[in-house]
Amino acid sequence: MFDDGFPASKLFSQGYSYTYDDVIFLPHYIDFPTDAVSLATNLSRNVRLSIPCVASPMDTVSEAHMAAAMAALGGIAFVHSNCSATQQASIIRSAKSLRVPIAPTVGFVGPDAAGGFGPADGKYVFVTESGTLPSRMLGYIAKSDWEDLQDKDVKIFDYMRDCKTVENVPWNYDLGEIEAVLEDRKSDFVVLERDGEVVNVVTKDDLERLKGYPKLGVGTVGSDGEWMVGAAIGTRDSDKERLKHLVKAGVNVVVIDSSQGNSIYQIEMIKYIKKTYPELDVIGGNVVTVYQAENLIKAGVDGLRVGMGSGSICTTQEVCAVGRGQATAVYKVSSIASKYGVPVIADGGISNSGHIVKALTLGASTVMMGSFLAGSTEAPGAYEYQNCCRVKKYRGMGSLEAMTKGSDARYLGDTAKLKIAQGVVGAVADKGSVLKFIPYTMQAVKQGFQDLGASSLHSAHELLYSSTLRLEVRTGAAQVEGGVHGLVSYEKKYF
Ligand SMILES: NC(=O)C1=CN([C@@H]2O[C@H](COP(=O)(O)OP(=O)(O)OC[C@H]3O[C@@H](n4cnc5c(N)ncnc54)[C@H](O)[C@@H]3O)[C@@H](O)[C@H]2O)C=CC1
Ligand SMILES: O=c1[nH]c(=O)c2[nH+]cn([C@@H]3O[C@H](COP(=O)(O)O)[C@@H](O)[C@H]3O)c2[nH]1
Ligand SMILES: [K+]
Repeated sequence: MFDDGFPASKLFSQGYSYTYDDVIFLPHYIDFPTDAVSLATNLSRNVRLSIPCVASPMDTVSEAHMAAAMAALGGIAFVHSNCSATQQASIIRSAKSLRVPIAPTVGFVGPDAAGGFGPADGKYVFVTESGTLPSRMLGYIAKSDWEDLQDKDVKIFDYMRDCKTVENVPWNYDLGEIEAVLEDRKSDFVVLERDGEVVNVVTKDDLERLKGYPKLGVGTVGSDGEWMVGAAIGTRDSDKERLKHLVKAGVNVVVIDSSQGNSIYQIEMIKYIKKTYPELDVIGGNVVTVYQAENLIKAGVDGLRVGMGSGSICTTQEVCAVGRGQATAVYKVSSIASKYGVPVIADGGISNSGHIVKALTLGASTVMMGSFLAGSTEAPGAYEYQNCCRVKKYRGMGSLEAMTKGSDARYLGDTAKLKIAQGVVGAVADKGSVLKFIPYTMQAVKQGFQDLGASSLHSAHELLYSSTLRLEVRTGAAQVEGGVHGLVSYEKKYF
């Protein structure tokens, strides 16, 4: 057989740091249809997913709605730790209570709120004790109540409708049951309740929208029958106390969130967690080298998170001069981790389905995404307008703004006085619901796998390690050629 292309072992040992766009796979042989491709995988030794998608532990990405939606899709999210331990635990509980993973399209206010409807409030505003969810419900107003109101300064509490007339149903009703209730009671919305608190409000319009999305596959459900939810923790002593709250809230897996995971602090934390909570999977990181990975594997991690400076909001490589091109990092770490049966998460730098195919084929078991998910309906925060473009805020957890909010104890070593940012604050375009664009993205990934002749992640990894998979580095001109070029105008529409 003629030698054509390079095996990964040869391509990644030439002294260059490559990223996804630098490399291209040579197609192989197709003997199965796209629908025969399975993307089921392991997040960590004991957590199984039906799709290889993971949401980053960032405060503009992963809170309750993202966690419920990702689990409903068969992936998982890690709830960020840029808040108090009790708040983080409460986000985990909320996520587990969102059996129907719809982000509410109505507004919520506290009993002291004046005024009526904001741009994001939809058709109703609900008054709850805390002004948010989950909380005890006090009443609600419809948009027409507000429009008919003479004195617009009056408190909502003083003219709201009584909640006794509201349709409450148990939190674990499924879509069919909710639809039946709406039909039966001729109601425009139902309130889902758990332990006396409202956990979500689903309107008829929400239900119709959800029915238009691709059908959900196998969700990520734990042994308690609830969504699996991950969470981030740090390596300070206080994180041991934080973890206690998270475990009580039912967290299913934790990631130790650090840019440079190969430290005495992390190794001690891994050992502590494995000893204290032997049933809990622990993901270590971040790492980009074989040496770093081996140290964390020896300490007992159940998964590794790979990527340093590759994230869209990251400035670590500029500020600290350390890191690695993400394709090289994923290949190198996966090569060693696979020998120990430790799954790898390729973290950061994913901006299209091709990057996902590349990360998985180079040895990763899942991809972790920040910017890819940040502009979605399920991401925390409200939409804003920038130059007529609907956007949501997206920021690095090492940006000055995020550090000032919560994580600055980590940045100011206990005695240090100077704060250095390793990330930026920005915005990403509205992408709609993850419940819609993730299934389409997975279909594109399956097509990539089919072209490679890989019917599963396992078979992709076999092609990789047997050197059957061949790849090449793309020159600058080849990268231009691989993109859209030479057109006066065009619109990029994927589905
Ligand atoms: N993936 C990436 O490339 C990067 C990610 N980030 C994100 O930013 C956030 C913060 O990351 P890091 O700055 O790496 O957080 P970190 O908590 O690992 O480190 C912050 C500082 O605290 C020190 N430290 C940690 N535990 C300690 C202990 N027990 N005693 C004394 N000192 C201790 C560390 O050595 C470091 O100097 C994370 O969310 C991370 O994911 C930040 C930079 C790069
Ligand atoms: O250098 C950094 N400074 C930061 O402030 C920061 N915040 C997050 N991260 C990392 O970026 C990943 C998300 O990257 P993407 O937006 O490319 O998916 C995340 O999953 C993190 O690994 C940071 N890196
Ligand atoms: K970067």
